[in-house]
Amino acid sequence: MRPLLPLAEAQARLLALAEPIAAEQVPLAQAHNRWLAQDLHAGRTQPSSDLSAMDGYAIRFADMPGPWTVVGESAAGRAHQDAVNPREAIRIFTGAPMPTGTDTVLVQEEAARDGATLLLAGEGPPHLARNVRRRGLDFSEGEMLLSAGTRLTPACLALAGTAGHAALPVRRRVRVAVAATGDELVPAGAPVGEAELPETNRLMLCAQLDDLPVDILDLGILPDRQDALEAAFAGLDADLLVTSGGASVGDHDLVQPALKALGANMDFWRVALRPGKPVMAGRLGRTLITGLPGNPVSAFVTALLFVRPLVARLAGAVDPLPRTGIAVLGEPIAANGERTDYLRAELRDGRAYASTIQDSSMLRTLARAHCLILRQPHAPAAKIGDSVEILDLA
Ligand SMILES: Nc1nc2c(c(=O)[nH]1)N[C@H]1C(S)=C(S)[C@@H](COP(=O)(O)OP(=O)(O)OC[C@H]3O[C@@H](n4cnc5c(N)ncnc54)[C@H](O)[C@@H]3O)O[C@H]1N2
Ligand code: MOO
Repeated sequence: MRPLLPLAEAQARLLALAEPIAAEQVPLAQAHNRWLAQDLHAGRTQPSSDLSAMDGYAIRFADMPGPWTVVGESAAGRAHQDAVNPREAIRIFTGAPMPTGTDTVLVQEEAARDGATLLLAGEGPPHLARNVRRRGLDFSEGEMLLSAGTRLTPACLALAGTAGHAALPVRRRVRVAVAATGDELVPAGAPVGEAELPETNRLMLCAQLDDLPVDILDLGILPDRQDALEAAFAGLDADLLVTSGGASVGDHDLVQPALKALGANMDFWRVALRPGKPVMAGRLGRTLITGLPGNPVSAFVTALLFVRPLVARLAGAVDPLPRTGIAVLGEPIAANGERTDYLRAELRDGRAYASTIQDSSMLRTLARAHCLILRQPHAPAAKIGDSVEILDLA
């Protein structure tokens, strides 16, 4: 058998298989969590005029320390139209346009009113343009605001809307076909016989993809029969097929033979990774394939390391691999072997504890884990207080 492929190489090879899918314009409210397909430029200047940043009085700084005569009001959406003369002031509110002739805002906490007369009742503004947001403070029309490949967070949507956009160019949603394989599997929630097991990998995978722009095509639970697998995988209308189970070397591991019989090009199979070694990737026509191992924790980890990044890349992400963080060990961990290892760990008082059995069938330890500790191949033993790389599961 070929040596196991290093994890980073497998991820790079998988991402290299992905070609960007077509772009479309979607309304702002539908663009959340998608990736910009083109650079975004400002369609307007923000603010479009000088605005007050505080509630108070618009004055001329040159008239300090007053007094002034209050001759009008400027509120957000209701600007004072006339030019203001020296020693005159305008009552002004946050977000309101600065009237012509004024340049500074005296906050109301430092002002006193006697009818139309305004007096300084504190230190007053220390410099010209105090409490004024200048036209173009945030951005000017035509400026580049977000680059292609940016994930559209809630703040990005607000920025795009403020910049005058009603819709954004994103990649169309990724069509993901999902199949579980295994004669022992019954739908989760159905009665479970002696030799049977509730099927939960599809459920878990779909939840893992929930924040990504996917449309799921559910192929259901497929039996360990090559003809049935071929029938399910033939003529798929999907960007990506994700299978779980039947990925290893046993007589009933038929996913790869079925795909090959249909003419799929398999790019890699078996990665130096624990859990998740038998993960495979390839292409069948225009459909990319990731075959995940059946063990639930292996399926979870390979979905995190392969499926999510691939979907993100198809959806236009520039940098789709999961970001790691740092944690301090609360207990020692042993030296690692030749595979990149992901250890389920709990975080308590800012320290990471991986003191659990790391068998890849065990969902309880996965459900309780706050993070996965990442151990590079041949990493030496680590002691309490050492820093380790983690993948946050929050
Ligand atoms: N001789 C060898 N045997 C195994 C090797 C190996 O290198 N040589 N690799 C082991 C590793 S590592 C893994 S991981 C597993 C993966 O095997 P498969 O992908 O073929 O997985 P299955 O046999 O189909 O299932 C494994 C296990 O997980 C349960 N399962 C499967 N699908 C689901 C599902 N959708 N929901 C819940 N549980 C599921 C299944 O019942 C099995 O218990 O192979 C090792 N063997
Ligand atoms: O690598 Mo398998 O995924 O140990 O369980």
